[in-house]
Amino acid sequence: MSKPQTIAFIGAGNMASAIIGGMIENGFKAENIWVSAPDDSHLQSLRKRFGVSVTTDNRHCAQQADMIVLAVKPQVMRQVCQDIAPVVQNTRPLMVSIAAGLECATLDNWLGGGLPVVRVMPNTPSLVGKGSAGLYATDDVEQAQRDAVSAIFESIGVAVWVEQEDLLHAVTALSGSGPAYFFLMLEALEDAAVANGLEAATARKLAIQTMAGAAEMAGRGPDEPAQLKRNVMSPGGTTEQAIRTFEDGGLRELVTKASTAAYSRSGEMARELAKDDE
Ligand SMILES: NC(=O)C1=CN([C@@H]2O[C@H](COP(=O)(O)OP(=O)(O)OC[C@H]3O[C@@H](n4cnc5c(N)ncnc54)[C@H](OP(=O)(O)O)[C@@H]3O)[C@@H](O)[C@H]2O)C=CC1
Ligand SMILES: O=C(O)[C@@H]1CCC=N1
Repeated sequence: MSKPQTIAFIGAGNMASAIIGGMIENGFKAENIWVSAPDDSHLQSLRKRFGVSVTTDNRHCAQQADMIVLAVKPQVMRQVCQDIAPVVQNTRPLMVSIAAGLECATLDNWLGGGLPVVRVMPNTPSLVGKGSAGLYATDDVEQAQRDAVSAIFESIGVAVWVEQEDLLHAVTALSGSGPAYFFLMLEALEDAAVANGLEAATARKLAIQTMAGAAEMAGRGPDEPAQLKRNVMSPGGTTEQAIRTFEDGGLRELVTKASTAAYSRSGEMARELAKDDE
């Protein structure tokens, strides 16, 4: 299975739309994609936008596929898995979960046991082909199945396998939640620029391009971020004042605290969901 024949998405929200949109933009065929969710109006808008097949019946959706992407909130995952378990125990597809903090063992148990499971922590920039995903596979997953999942997530950004499931908590705190951190930074920079007299539209345009340009430079290397930062800081100049203000205000500690809060919440969710399984 280097490329699955048919992929079923259960859940049609932000992440499913982002992944499907990215896949289609990158050459995956809409006719090979099925999507299910309770609200038919959400499904119809996905069908119109991407040309995928849709159904409100999760079992019907699951029946179609040799790879099933579970893209519902962790809190409804148990009910969804138990609903499709009779189907997947028969068809034995590769199960791919993108739910935050839900461990493979818990998921497999809800699905009736013995299925190959891949856990992915993607992020919303997948919609524009700039996603970052961390992936973990259980021992039952064959190399060809890993390759098939890599192909999807590499078509919409970068995909990195981790060899210990626990590391997905760290991935969640970095790239899963990360886009929101940068959107917050954009909002703050834009507000500050407006306070300094720029028009909002101008401030947004410059802030976005500054963020994108800085990311591009950091990605290309070879200079470390610290050196790139020093290159902007002319002695006695403006940047020095701003960076000193960030450092004195405890920005690094705050970033560590915020990331640790996301990391801890991911672990806590895993424990809550596993407990729910007892
Ligand atoms: N948002 C993000 O940045 C990220 C999210 N994730 C994970 O992705 C998963 C989905 O999150 P997100 O897309 O943001 O959530 P959304 O709320 O946007 O989407 C959830 C989807 O699940 C559907 N749904 C609800 N109940 C059922 C059901 N019983 N059967 C089938 N579908 C159902 C909803 O249906 P309807 O459309 O009818 O309301 C909706 O389409 C979560 O597990 C989250 O942890 C992972 C990484 C990043
Ligand atoms: O906030 C959340 O729980 C999900 C997981 C990572 C991004 N959004």
